[in-house]
Amino acid sequence: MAASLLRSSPFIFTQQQPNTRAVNNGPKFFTIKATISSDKPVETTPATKHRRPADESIREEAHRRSFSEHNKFSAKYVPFNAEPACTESYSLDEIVYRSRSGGLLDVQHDIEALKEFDGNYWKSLFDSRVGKTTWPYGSGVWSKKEWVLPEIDSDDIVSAFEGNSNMFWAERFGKQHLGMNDLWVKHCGISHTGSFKDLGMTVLVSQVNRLRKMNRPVVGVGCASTGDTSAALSAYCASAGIPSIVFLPANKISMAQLVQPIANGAFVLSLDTDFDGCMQLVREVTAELPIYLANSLNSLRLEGQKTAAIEILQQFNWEVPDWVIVPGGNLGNIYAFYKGFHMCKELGLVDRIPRLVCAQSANANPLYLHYKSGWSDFSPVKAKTTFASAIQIGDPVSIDRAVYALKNSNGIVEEATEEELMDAMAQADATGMFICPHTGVALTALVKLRNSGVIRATDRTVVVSTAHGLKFTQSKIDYHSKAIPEMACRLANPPVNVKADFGSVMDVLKKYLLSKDLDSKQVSHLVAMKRIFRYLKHNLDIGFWYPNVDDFELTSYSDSDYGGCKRDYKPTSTGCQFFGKRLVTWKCKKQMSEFYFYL
Ligand SMILES: N[C@@H](CCOP(=O)(O)O)C(=O)O
Repeated sequence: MAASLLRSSPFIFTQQQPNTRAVNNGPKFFTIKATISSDKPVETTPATKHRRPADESIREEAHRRSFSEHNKFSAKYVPFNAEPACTESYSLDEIVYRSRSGGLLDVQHDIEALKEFDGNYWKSLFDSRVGKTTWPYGSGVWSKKEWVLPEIDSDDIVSAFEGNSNMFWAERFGKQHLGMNDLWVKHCGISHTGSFKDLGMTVLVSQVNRLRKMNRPVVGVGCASTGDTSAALSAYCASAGIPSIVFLPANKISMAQLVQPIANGAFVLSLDTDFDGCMQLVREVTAELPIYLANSLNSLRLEGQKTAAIEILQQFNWEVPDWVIVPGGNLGNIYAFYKGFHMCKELGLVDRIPRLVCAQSANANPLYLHYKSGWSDFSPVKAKTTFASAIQIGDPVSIDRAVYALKNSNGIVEEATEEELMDAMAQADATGMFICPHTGVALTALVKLRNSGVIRATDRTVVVSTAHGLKFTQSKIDYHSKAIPEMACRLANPPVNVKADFGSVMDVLKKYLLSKDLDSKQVSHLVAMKRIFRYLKHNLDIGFWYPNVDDFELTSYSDSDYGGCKRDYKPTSTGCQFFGKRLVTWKCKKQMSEFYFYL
């Protein structure tokens, strides 16, 4: 249908080859340029602005274009970190989460095919797609489609144009608290469902969409979650009309996170266990039922999440930061960052990768303990309650991936106590952020590494903020109302109850302003001056009344009466001024100096 519309359209579509290509025999990436054919009348209505036939959606347009795209890139599942001689592999269209030996899988791209294009080609291609609405490249994830899921038809993609997240310069936090001038926060929480999980979920749900179109046995998609994964899964599934089932630990996730899958129509199971218990159950269930597993045990997710690392490089104009700090729970994300950076190095976009830091809550710190033991035998822990609830995980499924990422990036693991992470969150919020507690964990790691001199004042450092602070308001309320047992909450900023009258409000405000680092004279002079103005404003009826007259003559009289005072013979000088016929000022003063003269 689209083709016949195209024939009847007044537009002629031409392919534009990018001039950045390194070789001539690679895939064709082109933009569609619309021109008006000369044998049709030129329309002047806004309809002529369409770059595609008016009744064609951007998805249909992408579908039509993909027929003419010759795609030579591919990817497959292989056992994670396998020996080079290993030949085990699976098509991405297979439903498989584990290798034959029960180990993790990884998505392996045909690097040789990607290498046919040089680093500059990829940089230009990725840069050219940022901030557009072209399906699906307007997404920060799908703008790197060739490196993510190269073989998926754009028509099968389920996307909310996720990614392209803000990375901002944390100027005040950096300068004031750390003496740093190059501190950045990559805010992955400014996203469709408020966390970085959207990056991986668009990939996983798109692949499920494809599998269902291929009539593969996938009735629904399921995950265990501490909140963010379930929110992302349910949103993307709802968008594609795919049933989602989420396994949540009862009373262990925030209200905002719980309401997300509920609102998106997921089948929500609230289970009387912790995340690790939910994870165990969902693995057993997905082995039995035609429910596709959406946790990051499924390596497809990491293909999307790795694009955040590529984006960081892109946002620094392809300069490599010194450090990237990532909070860690189930530990897929630290590997995703490693993989994104590593691919950029391998394909010639950059010449090195940053050092990675994984930050854990001290109440759920199996990776930290493993790191501290010199990577000796790993033991899961029983995760204790933490304000960083999204990373309250004791038996992370991606432990091997995380260790690999840290070892290969000269990485470090740090931990944060409850008090440290909550203070860091409050401190960051007080500099204008509104971060989640997990970002508080990452900032604590930064503070510790900065204090020990490992991270230097001038090191370019990126802290990854994983979720939006608005999902975690209860933790902030508890902190600022000093309602946390055994925590000083030293940066609490509770609201001040004050009587609703002017005097009471003024009193508390004066106290507040004087407590600030302002010059106290400045405050008291300002208050005195304001009081005078207020007096004048409220007493306009007191004083002299001067009617409006035409006579604007100013006349001044003065007189000196030498020794005029009968009692002390002091000279007295007087004077008065008239404005028109009205007296405006007068003066009468005994002169001390002349008094001495007459002695
Ligand atoms: N923090 C996660 C826990 C699950 O991790 P995943 O990497 O398997 O999705 C969440 O938000 O649920």
